[in-house]
Amino acid sequence: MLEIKDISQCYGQHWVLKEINFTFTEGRIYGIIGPNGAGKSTLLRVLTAMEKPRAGEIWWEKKLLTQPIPEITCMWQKPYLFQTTVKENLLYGLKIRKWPQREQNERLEYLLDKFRLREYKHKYAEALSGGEGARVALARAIAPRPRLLVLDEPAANLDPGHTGLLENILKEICRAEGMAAIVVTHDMFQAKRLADITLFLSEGRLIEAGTTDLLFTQPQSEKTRKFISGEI
Ligand SMILES: Nc1ncnc2c1ncn2[C@@H]1O[C@H](COP(=O)(O)OP(=O)(O)OP(=O)(O)O)[C@@H](O)[C@H]1O
Repeated sequence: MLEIKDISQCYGQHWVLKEINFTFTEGRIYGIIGPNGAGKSTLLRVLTAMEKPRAGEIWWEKKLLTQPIPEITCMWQKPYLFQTTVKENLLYGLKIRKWPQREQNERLEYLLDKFRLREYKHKYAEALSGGEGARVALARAIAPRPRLLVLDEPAANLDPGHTGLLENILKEICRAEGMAAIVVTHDMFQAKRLADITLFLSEGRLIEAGTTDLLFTQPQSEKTRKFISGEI
């Protein structure tokens, strides 16, 4: 579905991504782990075409990806919400994609229930707590049924209960709607709970990628082993 070929990125003299190759396929959840500054967020910006890489190519279903596309939606580390109500935030992506009114309403009702947001429906985004805002941002990203959802530390503002809610919804929607998800996380337990495949990035390189169980139990690289055991 999404293929990244020999991607490198450089800021000034600093190479933050180095010759990364990987193919993401439909319906799967991918976890990206790695130390601070490894290049995880940069990789997300590049693979969604928010940022042009210095070298390499991104392919989306046999087409070169040069700008963001509606099939891919994102939730960034500091989620941005429109300064309007929760309802309007959730409907925004459906309106610009010209969904029929009845389907917009059905999707809105589904999301309000799923994300336990019904009581906030008419509340303004600026009046929400960090965790409520994160739920709205995630619901808004999922609303238009993207083919691929990209999440940078989605649980950073969530308590354990809402983190579990988010993980369950993600798994359920990936299964039910065939959506793929790429999740950057610092929480190794979350990577284990969520991801089918985990990628380990360090100093801009993709050190290792594999099924989550195997990567955590039998890492191929010493760097991965040290990182997941908390030694670096
Ligand atoms: N716009 C930018 N201009 C210059 N340097 C940048 C820019 N964005 C990121 N960097 C640098 O690129 C490197 C990788 O940053 P990035 O945010 O991708 O890492 P990360 O793995 O997501 O880190 P963290 O886990 O701390 O969020 C860092 O050294 C960072 O300082």
